[in-house]
Amino acid sequence: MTFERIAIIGLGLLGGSIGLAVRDHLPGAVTTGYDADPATRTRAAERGLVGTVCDSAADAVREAQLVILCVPVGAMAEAAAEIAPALPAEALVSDVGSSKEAVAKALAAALPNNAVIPAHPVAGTERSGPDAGFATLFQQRWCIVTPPDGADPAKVTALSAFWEALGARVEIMDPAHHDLVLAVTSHLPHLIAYTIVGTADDLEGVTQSEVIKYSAGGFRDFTRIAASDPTMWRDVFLSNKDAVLDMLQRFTEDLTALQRAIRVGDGARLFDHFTRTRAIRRSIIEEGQDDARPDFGRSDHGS
Ligand SMILES: NC(=O)c1ccc[n+]([C@@H]2O[C@H](COP(=O)([O-])OP(=O)(O)OC[C@H]3O[C@@H](n4cnc5c(N)ncnc54)[C@H](O)[C@@H]3O)[C@@H](O)[C@H]2O)c1
Ligand SMILES: O=C(O)C(=O)C[C@]1(C(=O)O)C=C[C@@H](O)C=C1
Repeated sequence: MTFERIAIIGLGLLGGSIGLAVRDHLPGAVTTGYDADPATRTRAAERGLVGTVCDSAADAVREAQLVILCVPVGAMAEAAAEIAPALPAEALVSDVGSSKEAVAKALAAALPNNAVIPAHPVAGTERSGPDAGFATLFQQRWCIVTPPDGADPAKVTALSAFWEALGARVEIMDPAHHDLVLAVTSHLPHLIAYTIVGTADDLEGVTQSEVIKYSAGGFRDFTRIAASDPTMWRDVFLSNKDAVLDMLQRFTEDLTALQRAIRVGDGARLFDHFTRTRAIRRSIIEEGQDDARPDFGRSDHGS
């Protein structure tokens, strides 16, 4: 089973990148798309993110074999409800949301007559909007597919093959496990970045703008993450609340242990900890998950 007619709902970073990657890697496929924001629809048409930008979500999915919802996780239910009346019975619906359990429930409830197989390409940048997408976003990145119990294996295989065609490596995972893993690898790091940049900003009055002036290296890396889309991340934290709170609790305990090591002058503990974390960075690079994206920090990729 291959998909020849693909509809993309939400034409920002993820939707735009999928459209461009399909154009490059699946040239026979016909793509349609829709975005709730009229200015985004105009820009998506100018950039050719999909073959046809439609005036409604219903028009975009009317002939689709695969529909991918690329909207913030808090808007998934609304987007699904909009496409429901026009969706062909045999169409497979998927998404790219950063949390999976809540999204899977919302999509299954809104689309009881269609096969729904949620997925999450673990690939992105801090940029958003129709200028942010680029065709190579998924190269060598993981895409985690989270089929519900009883999902048709042929459809799981077809969706996996779709992501592999776009350059991704596919892993099948239970949605609750996905949410726990991503809470520590993606969601908590964003919360920490949002916090530290806010803390530094609060200090600006005290430090007479020196925080921004001298912000090289470590702080600068945090500001990239903390520039990520506010709507997207609000929705991620609200939808993956339990796993994020669990990981935050563990993080706080570990931070307190390091705080104590500093207070009591336990250099051995600090050195051992930093040695362990340095090895993790090396294994990420060996695994091929370093920043392999071309110039993704450049200013010409979206807002
Ligand atoms: N940004 C990342 O790094 C990243 C990575 C992987 C997955 N994701 C997930 O991908 C999804 C999209 O994120 P993005 O980064 O592309 O965001 P984005 O802001 O670039 O694009 C989202 C688009 O959805 C549109 N939209 C909102 N509600 C809609 C609706 N009801 N119908 C149609 N369009 C609607 C918005 O106008 C916007 O253009 C989110 O669920 C996010 O969690 C993001
Ligand atoms: O590289 C970045 O800027 C990202 O934030 C990408 C990132 C991540 O945390 O790894 C962000 C959210 C996603 O759901 C997947 C990928």
